[in-house]
Amino acid sequence: MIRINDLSKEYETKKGSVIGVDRVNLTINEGEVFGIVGYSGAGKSSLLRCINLLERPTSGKIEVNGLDLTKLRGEQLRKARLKIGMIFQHFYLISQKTVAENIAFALKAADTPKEKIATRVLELLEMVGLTDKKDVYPAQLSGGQKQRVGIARALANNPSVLLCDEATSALDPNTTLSILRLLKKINRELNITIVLITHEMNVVKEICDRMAVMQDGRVVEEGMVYDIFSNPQADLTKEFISSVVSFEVPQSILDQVTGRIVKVLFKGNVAGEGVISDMVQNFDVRGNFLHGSIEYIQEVPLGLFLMEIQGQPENITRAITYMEGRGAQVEVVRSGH
Ligand SMILES: Nc1ncnc2c1ncn2[C@@H]1O[C@H](COP(=O)(O)OP(=O)(O)OP(=O)(O)O)[C@@H](O)[C@H]1O
Repeated sequence: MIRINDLSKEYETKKGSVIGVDRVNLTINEGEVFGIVGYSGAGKSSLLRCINLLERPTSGKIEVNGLDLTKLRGEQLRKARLKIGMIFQHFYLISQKTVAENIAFALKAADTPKEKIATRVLELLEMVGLTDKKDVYPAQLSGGQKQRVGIARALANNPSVLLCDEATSALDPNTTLSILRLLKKINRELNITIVLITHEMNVVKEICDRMAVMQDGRVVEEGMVYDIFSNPQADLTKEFISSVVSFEVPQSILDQVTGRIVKVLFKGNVAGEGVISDMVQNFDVRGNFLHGSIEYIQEVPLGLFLMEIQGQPENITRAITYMEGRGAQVEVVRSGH
């Protein structure tokens, strides 16, 4: 478990002090995948780097598995850090060393007995699917393969936590997906807690259990990914969500619509289209879809529909009540004219 208590990080610059992280409190549970999102400059990297003390916080506390890292120095801190792996957007592999040597480097740094290094390197290569690239140099690898080496190196010393700093931002969408699946597999099979920072909501949607949204060094919203996607509170969160789930309908279309416009949300396994067609049949109203999508957030469906309902006002009201009774969340966007 990671406990971040009232953590602040200020940078001293020639122009005065700059706040990177501003009094953040977060608890990240053991075995979960936690995403931190925010625009550039929001403080994500600063916060992530404070978790393994790559940056020393100006104030506050970081506890990893019950150990207050801010109290540690020297050898004790070095040892504690070995249990926190990290991967980076630009991989940071040593170009003069082969794939196997890059991974062995992390094992040597942890004083692993020489005779154990070769076996462990092979184990790690197998885990990340790169057994055949053992003796190749980083320059001969694709971006996705380089990140796999980065992951193997980060896992070398059996960490309990893996920090991912924009780990897929330099990769194309297919490679991103394969790396995210690998991270999820590692999380499940090795029970490693993963904290990742990203500006892409698709990354969060794909693998995170919980998330936090940062702005100006602060956490503005935090919760289960599914809850946040289905009911974002902060304006910034709504903006981020709209990159995945959007209700933008051209004004020209809205101008032609005269009925009541409603946003209908179905969570989980409620079959949205079925409820809507039952409603149309039962209440003498007509439904006209303006927008609709079903997103899968960690395999749980979230159905979102924007629709116009036409009919007698009392029938429309009864129809909406009916949909709510069947588990939908309905919001009237425009009452109609
Ligand atoms: N070493 C540093 N010296 C001075 N200011 C810094 C330093 N590192 C970060 N900052 C400042 O701290 C604030 C937060 O930056 P940070 O890099 O943590 O944000 P971020 O959300 O990770 O953004 P990005 O995605 O662009 O890295 C910014 O105002 C930034 O300019």
